[in-house]
Amino acid sequence: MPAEPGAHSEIASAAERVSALPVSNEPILTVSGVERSFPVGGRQLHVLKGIDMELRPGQLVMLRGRSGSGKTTLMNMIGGLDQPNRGEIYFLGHPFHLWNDDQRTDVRRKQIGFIFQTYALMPLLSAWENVELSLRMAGVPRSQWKPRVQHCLELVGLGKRMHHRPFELSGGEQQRVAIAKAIAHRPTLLLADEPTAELDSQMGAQVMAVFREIIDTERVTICMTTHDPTILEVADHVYQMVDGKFITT
Ligand SMILES: Nc1ncnc2c1ncn2[C@@H]1O[C@H](COP(=O)(O)OP(=O)(O)OP(=O)(O)O)[C@@H](O)[C@H]1O
Repeated sequence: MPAEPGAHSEIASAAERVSALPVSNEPILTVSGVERSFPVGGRQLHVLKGIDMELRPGQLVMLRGRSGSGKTTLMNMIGGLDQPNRGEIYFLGHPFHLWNDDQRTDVRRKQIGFIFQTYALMPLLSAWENVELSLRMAGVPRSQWKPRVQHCLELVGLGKRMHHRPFELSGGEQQRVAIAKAIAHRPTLLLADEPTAELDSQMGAQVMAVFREIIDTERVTICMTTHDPTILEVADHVYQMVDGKFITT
């Protein structure tokens, strides 16, 4: 069926994004045999003890586990912020376990978005300016900022709060600004560490609804950590971590 007039730019931008993705349902991330230990008090603390996992396009995957089980350590590896002592991590075919900081940072800036428990917004900047900042950091041409910022803030339901600063927004609204900021540069993968931990259950549910929406419309894959059993229900896949390993439940 021919595309409707006016739909062209939407299609073109989707096509651009898809060209960076594998055409099939092949994993965008593969983690094999990953181990990580840290020197503590003259001894090695073994935090990750042989992790195997994968993320496929369009999935919402959750890591669940007690405090200290190693979830954040693993997220740092997936996001290219840290490297394993042993094992392999391939993100979109890039060997993160072999690459140096600069190589990983380059891929991370373009292809990965991060969301944190405490929102990590710039307090003196408005919602609009916070999202714009992320486009500037990712090197997106200035001419694309306005439509993209507007689109992302509308997508997370903040079309009427675009010029509010963080202190003028509720916790749930701040987290939605953080989501708009994290997806603005069209990453392939969104990593979220306890994104609902500071929110009441209603606001947490809103954030999860936004996650589902952006998976469909922005074709992103989301990997998040959570302690909240009610939120696990919306996951496509849950990895349960106990003491640095995944267990099957
Ligand atoms: N850089 C480091 N140096 C030493 N120990 C570390 C380092 N990073 C993490 N650890 C230790 O590794 C263990 C796992 O930490 P991690 O933050 O990955 O757990 P978590 O499952 O994310 O916990 P939480 O749910 O509380 O965030 C902890 O015992 C922590 O103290």
